Amino acid sequence: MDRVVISDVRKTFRLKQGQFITVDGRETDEIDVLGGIDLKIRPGEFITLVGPSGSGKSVLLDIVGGLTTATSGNVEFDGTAIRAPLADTSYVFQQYALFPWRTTLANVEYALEVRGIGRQQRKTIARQFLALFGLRDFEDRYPNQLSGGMQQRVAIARALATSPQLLLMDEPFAALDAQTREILQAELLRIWDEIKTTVIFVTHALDEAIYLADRVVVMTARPGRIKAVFDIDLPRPRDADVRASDAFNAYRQQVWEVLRDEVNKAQKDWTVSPALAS
Ligand SMILES: Nc1ncnc2c1ncn2[C@@H]1O[C@H](COP(=O)(O)OP(=O)(O)OP(=O)(O)O)[C@@H](O)[C@H]1O
Repeated sequence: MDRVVISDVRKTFRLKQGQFITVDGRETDEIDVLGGIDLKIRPGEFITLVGPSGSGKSVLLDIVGGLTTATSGNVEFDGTAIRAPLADTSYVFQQYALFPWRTTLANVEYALEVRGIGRQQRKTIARQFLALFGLRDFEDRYPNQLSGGMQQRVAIARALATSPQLLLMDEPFAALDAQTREILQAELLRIWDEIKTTVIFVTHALDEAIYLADRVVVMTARPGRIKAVFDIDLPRPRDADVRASDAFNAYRQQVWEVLRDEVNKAQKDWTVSPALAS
């Protein structure tokens, strides 16, 4: 059975009363962000989602995460419609979103705490996940005593500590420098190879998308639809050298070929600040 089934998902935002924008020469107070998304994701699959800015990648992730609802269409998790955040789903954002007043250990424990797991057990689990990310010696540090890469490791450790069936990652490495980013990609793959949870990972970086994925999903310019899906048939486990292979370069070229037109179209589109919308 598929883990996630997305069926004809559409999303339209309505602007606040009295506010309009001009799209294709026509005044409107509605913005179509997702124009009908269909996608089936198998348990343990690693999906990366690429598309031009404004194509609705984050909105789609929010719908799958139950943080917002679709205007029409359905998303099912193990056969049940998603209408609110599920305990089986974890989220990692671009900004590390750690609690500054909690230590590294207490940050990872938090996700277990809200699920009612007892003190001793949550400490044990939190320590296991910190160890996986090489953070064993940093459990008493506060977020502002850690580098960006380490903070994001803590955020991922926290997301994984609850053993989620679905991990949603919205440009989690975008704020990191290139070297740290590559190291974290490799770490994420190493850990995912062990736990094989289902992942949907949004990124703008094609190399990252190809390196991580079982399938790369390319979205169109707004209103976002799925333009193409690429099966990435590179052997696993993947080490960093795979990026230099001919097969990898061929994928990069194929994906960019499809994405380029959409990025060009998106340049001509407008964007509207969410603050304007009701
Ligand atoms: N709450 C909201 N109200 C109105 N419009 C919104 C809201 N949230 C997002 N949008 C608009 O929906 C569109 C898609 O946003 P989204 O953040 O999903 O795009 P994206 O593909 O993730 O873009 P990027 O790659 O730049 O992060 C954008 O035009 C955005 O301004």
